[in-house]
Amino acid sequence: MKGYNRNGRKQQDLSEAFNWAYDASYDPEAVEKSQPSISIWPSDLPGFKEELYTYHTQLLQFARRLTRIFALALHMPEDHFDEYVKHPEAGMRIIHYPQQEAAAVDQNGIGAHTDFECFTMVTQDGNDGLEVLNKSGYWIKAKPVADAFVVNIADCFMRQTNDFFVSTVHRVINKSGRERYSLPFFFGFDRSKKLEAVPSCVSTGNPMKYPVMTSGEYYHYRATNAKAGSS
Ligand SMILES: O=C(O)CCC(=O)C(=O)O
Ligand SMILES: [Fe+2]
Repeated sequence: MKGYNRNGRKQQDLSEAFNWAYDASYDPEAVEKSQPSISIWPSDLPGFKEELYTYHTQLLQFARRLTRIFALALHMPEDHFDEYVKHPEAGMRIIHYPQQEAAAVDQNGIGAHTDFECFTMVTQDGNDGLEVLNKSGYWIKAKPVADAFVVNIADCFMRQTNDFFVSTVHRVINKSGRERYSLPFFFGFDRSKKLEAVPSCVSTGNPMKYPVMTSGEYYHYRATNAKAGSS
């Protein structure tokens, strides 16, 4: 397990997480099953990897369906994003948040941030902690709802939709009095594909606000900034 600090606050962010990546061999719709995965798995936890990929695969298939719904919402053909999600970025984490004693100005479970990819589906346990920033600048609790996910728009989708979809700024502060666990699933486009504007989101009066780059270049840029403590 690995503790980390995303945003260089005064004290370490309290959470610890196990992270893993997309693995084509667990993707029923993979075009190229033999592509290697970058994840590192513990060798002494029988069934751990298989259990987690069982859930990951369900979310992967659901996320592909959601991108079709997003395409329709953008007045594009249903299959507009299909080419982008054949070999998606689909990392996942299990996060553990101890109960926090310090004030939110000094410490968070995870500090305020936006996610890098297109959208994130968060499975939460029954404990409060996740908060989202609304347009008026107030933190709103995203209270756990049984059998439901929180879906947060992330930065690649904001870029590609020219700010029509806006990334959700969010943070976690666990003052629930209990330990909290969550499983975010980060769904993004194929690293080799360009983040070009969705045609329905640009016009002569509303030109593309962002320079075009591939998803891979964008993930690299964000990950480098996060390591430097500026994200
Ligand atoms: O634990 C949560 O509810 C959210 C986690 C999160 O925002 C992240 O890992 O990026
Ligand atoms: Fe997040």
